[in-house]
Amino acid sequence: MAGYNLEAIEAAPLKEDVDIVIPTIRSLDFLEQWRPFLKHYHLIIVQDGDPSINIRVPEGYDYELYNRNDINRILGPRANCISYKDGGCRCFGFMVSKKKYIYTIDDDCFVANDPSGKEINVIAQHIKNLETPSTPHYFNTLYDPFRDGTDFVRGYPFSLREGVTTAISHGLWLNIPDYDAPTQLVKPRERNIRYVDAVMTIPKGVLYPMCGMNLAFNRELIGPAMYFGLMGEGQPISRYDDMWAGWAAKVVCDHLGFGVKTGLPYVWHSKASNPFVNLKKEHKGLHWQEDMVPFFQNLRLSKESDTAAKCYMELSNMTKEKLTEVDPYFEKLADAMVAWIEAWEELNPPVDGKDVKAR
Ligand SMILES: O=c1ccn([C@@H]2O[C@H](COP(=O)(O)OP(=O)(O)O[C@H]3OC[C@H](O)[C@H](O)[C@H]3O)[C@@H](O)[C@H]2O)c(=O)[nH]1
Ligand SMILES: [Mn+2]
Repeated sequence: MAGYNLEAIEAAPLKEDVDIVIPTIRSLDFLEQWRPFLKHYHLIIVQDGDPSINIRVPEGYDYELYNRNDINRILGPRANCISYKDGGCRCFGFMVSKKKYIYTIDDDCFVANDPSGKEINVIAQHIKNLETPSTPHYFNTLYDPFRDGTDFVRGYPFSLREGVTTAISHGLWLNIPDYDAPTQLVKPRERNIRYVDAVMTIPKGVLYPMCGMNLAFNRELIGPAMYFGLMGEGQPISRYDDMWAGWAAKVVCDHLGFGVKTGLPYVWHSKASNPFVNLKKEHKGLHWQEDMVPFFQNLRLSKESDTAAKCYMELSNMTKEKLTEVDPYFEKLADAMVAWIEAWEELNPPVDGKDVKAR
């Protein structure tokens, strides 16, 4: 089996094919530490909050920066689909990018070290995750069979060993774990010190809680489904931006025949947000997730939905039909999902009429 060895990877793989999207309402000083790994990449900074505040971008980075005025100018009335005062605003960066791959990272995440003490090149690992197949149809007990030094185990059907194209690579975090507010409140000092040297495919038909902190994806395959919802100021819910995107994108990946991986690489998550503030922001989500998850688990997309955009439009109808009984908010969210796709297609017209179809 063709393996790969991270050592052999250049310091900035596919630098012309990757945009780094950073939502920020704080500061970009964290980029100083990332310079060895990110200096060759183009940054798309989505500045949340007061647009009159000037955010300093460290010297030497190639970037574009969008604040709320820019979002309103570019999207017009559809700008209302982009969250305000929530990290979910980052998805605007996904929309304006023209690259094949997106890597998105929070501004309180730093370079982590592996157990040998070596600094982790998150982009190199995410690119390898995205450029090697996923195995959603049958679980490989030695995890990612495409890594050096491992393979498919005995009993793994050869008919399934080709795998499927990978659309999403979900990285993890050392130090401050991505816990919800209740868990943060009861375990304020818990730190994630466990480095698990594994990359796994999330099986077809299984959902997962996607965290936007250290996340990469193939924009051409799944971009339209990576809408981080309508959260933050003026909305009844916040901090479920990445969860909504993760559930929606997983059902779309399953339907279109793409794979989702989780595990390596790790970042070092440095800031614990205030659990009391978080509880206020996410408390409706704690209730609604008991309805949202079964909604995504039970839905079936039609075969006519053969692109991520078509799947997402169908998902919008299903959201309006099935979740509005949970709360009227979901009708607003369903409309925002339509606005998102319309804006996406306006900014990203399919190349020669083709859109990426199901595999
Ligand atoms: O109003 C806001 C709040 C935050 N941001 C930016 O979003 C990034 C995450 O913010 P933060 O580090 O404060 O949140 P965490 O609790 O650590 O993150 C988790 O929950 C929220 C997100 O879904 C996040 O991805 C999760 O990991 C950071 O870059 C802030 O500057 C914002 O733009 N607007
Ligand atoms: Mn954080």
